[in-house]
Amino acid sequence: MEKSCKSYFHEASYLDQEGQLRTSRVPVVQELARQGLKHLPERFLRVQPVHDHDSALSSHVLESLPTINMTNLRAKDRAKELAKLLRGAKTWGMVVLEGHGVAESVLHGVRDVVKEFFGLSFEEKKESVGSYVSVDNMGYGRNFVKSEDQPLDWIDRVTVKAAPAGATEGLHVWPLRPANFRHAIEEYVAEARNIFNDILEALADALSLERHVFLQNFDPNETEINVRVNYYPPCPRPDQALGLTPHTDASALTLLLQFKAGGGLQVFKDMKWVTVPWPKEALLVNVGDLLEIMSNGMFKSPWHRVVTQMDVERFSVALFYNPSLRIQIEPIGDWSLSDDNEGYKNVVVGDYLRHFYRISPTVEKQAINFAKRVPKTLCGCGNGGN
Ligand SMILES: O=C(O)CCC(=O)C(=O)O
Ligand SMILES: [Fe+2]
Repeated sequence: MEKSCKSYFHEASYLDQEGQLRTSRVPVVQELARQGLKHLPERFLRVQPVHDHDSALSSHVLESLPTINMTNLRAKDRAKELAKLLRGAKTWGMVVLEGHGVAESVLHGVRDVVKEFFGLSFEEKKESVGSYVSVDNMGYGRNFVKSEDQPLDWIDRVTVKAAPAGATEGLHVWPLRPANFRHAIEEYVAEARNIFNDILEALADALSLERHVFLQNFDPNETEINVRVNYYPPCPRPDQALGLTPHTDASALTLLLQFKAGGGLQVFKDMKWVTVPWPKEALLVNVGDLLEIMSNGMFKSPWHRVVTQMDVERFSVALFYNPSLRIQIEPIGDWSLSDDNEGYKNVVVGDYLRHFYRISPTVEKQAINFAKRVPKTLCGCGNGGN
């Protein structure tokens, strides 16, 4: 039976089409799930049934998702690992990461503080996390809300800036409860930074380019690491709602941790939604738009989404690795261009991110067009544009 309970809302701020600041009251999904709903509130309903195009990894997917062993990738003799990494970045935009070396105690710490945080009441959570007072998808609960009539995601989340050091100084935005939340996340972020750097270096090596060609954009004192903790409560109608709407990540690289194996993340591959095969102890790394741009389209930022499950709650932690906002990224040379890849131009990271957040969510991979060169045929000047 559905219990009748108090309603809880997040206040989500956004700029509307005319650039006016608006606030939408977004129901708190965790509280809806606690009430034992049988029917979803209208604002969560998708026009298309969610499972229409779903499929498990099966015959139509021609290539399997590569698994990288980080220990081997860090070893001297790593040609085999580099080849897999390259294939993953080019064809899937992601790889499974085993042998990553992050201590179980560190991962355990992350899982503990996240579960403890979401175990608090809504009021306690609100009190625990301050606000960035801006329209940038940070803080507790907001989630690419841009209008009153878009379908809402079945998710609650906390997003925090973990780097550069001092980025949130004076702002009370790290959850205060549990008391070790920040410490546990920062321990993990320190390990993740090494993984990100090693992968960026390996990707350059895999292309036989100078090893710092990507890494040079990531000054350790200025690099941004944003932490997004995603909580997907059990959903009474997984066929009618999505946990996370299809998107690419704006980042250069994203590192994903899920707390339990089993369903949830899907990637659009070979014209189908495919459930990502993600073994228990593994992490997942995916290419973001900024790295697609840096690689001049050689690496692909995957179009991905999260589906909900009926009696299963799911947690994930996404770490987004970005160069400093003031950096101008320069795509690597023209040699990677082909008929279906007209290439990318130089962009300032902050300009791209502002554009991404302004237009997201979109119904297809679109934000990255901002950084595309004008195709020669459209330019009208005969020599391409930059
Ligand atoms: O929950 C997941 O596995 C994916 C989360 C994700 O795509 C994101 O936070 O951008
Ligand atoms: Fe994502």
